[in-house]
Amino acid sequence: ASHCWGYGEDDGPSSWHKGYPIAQGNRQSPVNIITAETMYDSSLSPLIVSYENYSSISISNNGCSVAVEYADAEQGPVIEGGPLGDAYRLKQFHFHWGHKDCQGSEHTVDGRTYASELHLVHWNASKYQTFREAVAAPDGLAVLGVFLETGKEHQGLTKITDALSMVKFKGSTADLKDFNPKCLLPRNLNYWTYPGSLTTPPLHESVTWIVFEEPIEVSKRQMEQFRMLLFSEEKEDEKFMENNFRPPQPLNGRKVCASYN
Ligand SMILES: NS(=O)(=O)c1ccc(NC(=S)OCCc2ccsc2)cc1
Ligand SMILES: [Zn+2]
Repeated sequence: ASHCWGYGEDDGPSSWHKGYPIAQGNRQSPVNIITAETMYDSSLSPLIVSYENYSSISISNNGCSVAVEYADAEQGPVIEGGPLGDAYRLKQFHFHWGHKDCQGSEHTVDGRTYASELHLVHWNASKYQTFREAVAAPDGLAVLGVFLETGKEHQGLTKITDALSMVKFKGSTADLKDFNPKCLLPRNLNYWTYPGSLTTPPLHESVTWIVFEEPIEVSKRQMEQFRMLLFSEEKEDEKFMENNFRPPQPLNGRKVCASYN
């Protein structure tokens, strides 16, 4: 059935189009960012990240990634400015990673892959009533992409990586209060932006992508902790959660704009 998709041989990205024809659409994500072909857009105002009023709720293993959910509050954490016409509210963040540190990101930069990619998913609460409504609208979502590369341990991330053992199995959830997502952003907020899609089914072409140029550093041990998660449920035979990334898709004439010269 179309609802069961994954990252394996038979249900992976190359077969998603069978259940989700939009997989072959003309604004799909991720993409390879060819830096020489990006366009500096001086009209891009600085990105405004207002994450002060955050209230994280839980961390969960949804069978394709591990996600931290935020309360859907009026005055919740939002981003605005940059390429965005409205304020977009943080709903959740999650990660994509590889079997080893040399691959795992979804976006690539001049063909370079990173160990992992963090996605902070926001929805246009100025224009839509619910996330479900926004998720299918062309200006419904804005996702911040942050590359992770291995180096020194990331202090802020330890609260997440130390909680991963509590959500080992698909369908498991654990409390995760007061996690401030701001600590996961790189120091330098230079970014690339382009119109794209969700990188997993339902692959809706509803995302304004904002991908930071500067990666954050995490330790090899922290990456190993992601790799002990399972795609499988408690009763099923163990399938380690890794390589949960979609490869780059055709740009189809889209321009990737740079916030910096
Ligand atoms: N990897 S990604 O950031 O492009 C990304 C973000 C969100 C989602 N999907 C979400 S949060 O869906 C929640 C459930 C839902 C609701 C309406 S359609 C799916 C998929 C991929
Ligand atoms: Zn993602």
